[in-house]
Amino acid sequence: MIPELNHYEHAAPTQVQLDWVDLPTVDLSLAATREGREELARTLRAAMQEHGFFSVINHGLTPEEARRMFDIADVPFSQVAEDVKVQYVADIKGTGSYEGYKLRQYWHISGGVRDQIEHYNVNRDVEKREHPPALQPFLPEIARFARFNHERVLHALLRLFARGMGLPEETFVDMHKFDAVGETSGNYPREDGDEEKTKSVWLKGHTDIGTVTILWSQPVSALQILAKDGTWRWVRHVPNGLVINAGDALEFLSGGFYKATIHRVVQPPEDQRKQTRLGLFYFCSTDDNVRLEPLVANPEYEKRFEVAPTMEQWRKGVTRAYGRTKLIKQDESGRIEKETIAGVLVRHFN
Ligand SMILES: O=C(O)CCC(=O)C(=O)O
Ligand SMILES: [Fe+2]
Repeated sequence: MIPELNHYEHAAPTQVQLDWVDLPTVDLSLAATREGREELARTLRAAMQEHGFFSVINHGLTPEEARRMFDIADVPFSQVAEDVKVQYVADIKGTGSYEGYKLRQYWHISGGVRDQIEHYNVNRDVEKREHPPALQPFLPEIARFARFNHERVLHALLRLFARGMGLPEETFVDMHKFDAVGETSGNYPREDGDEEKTKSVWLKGHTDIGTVTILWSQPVSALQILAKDGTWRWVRHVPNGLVINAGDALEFLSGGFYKATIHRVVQPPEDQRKQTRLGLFYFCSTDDNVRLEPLVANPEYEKRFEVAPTMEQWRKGVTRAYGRTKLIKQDESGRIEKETIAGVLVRHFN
């Protein structure tokens, strides 16, 4: 018997006028035909060149189905006691993986301030680890949701990414097998909006580790992307939509054709600060054994490594280092900090 699920009520959308970015929209229902895919590949390619982000509508889940997934995403936070949570903490340093809880204050942001973000991460193979008892009844739904994200959204997008750069349609799909070993996983972060210590930047400017990030849009504004003109712009909520960006691994594989865009999370506007912010993500990586060697030569792309790391080396290296290492200031302003991970130059942006 599946127990009754508490409904997670998101905050109302903000009334504050922010410096929004209008992201191009990919209507995924058009991907059913060849002509549709050609058109979408062009849209996606232009969106990636202009913003590095785009939104997706008509992905195939109804608003009710998506809402239920947010309700399930809240279970690890609202239905699990603190003393139980610690039994399911991710061994981030030991394994280089986020699977399990990342509790608050694990990361250093800057100036001695630590993060207020709690995550619960579930591998797409939901049996890989034990889960808190409160979450166990929902594992079949979580597994179905993972497969949906993987095969219906990720694979559809990977075909467009490949087509957009003139590669055979299945090039990236073949590197992202649902049953292969890898850390593509669902991630449920939750943050509190009334925490003063975080001084407005909750998660500083970064690029994502993997190939594609699927963010299930929710109404609390906090996500910003670094625009080409160097300013931070707010990402709009897309009701029952997805917000998509490329990560480092797709940048490496595409030889910089698709850039991993820098983004960050800041304190929400005044009218949304009293409520929590619950996210729902599917972070995608290639299979662990894929070497992140560029598939096409691009002389204009500034290569960040001599020998390309494998997906496993890269994700474990970044995961272990993130928010835990001492960063070296790269420029006078202190805006950019750098470190080397798995032989790759990594920059952080304040
Ligand atoms: O919370 C968000 O909107 C974005 C979080 C993010 O960028 C990340 O977890 O990599
Ligand atoms: Fe991110």
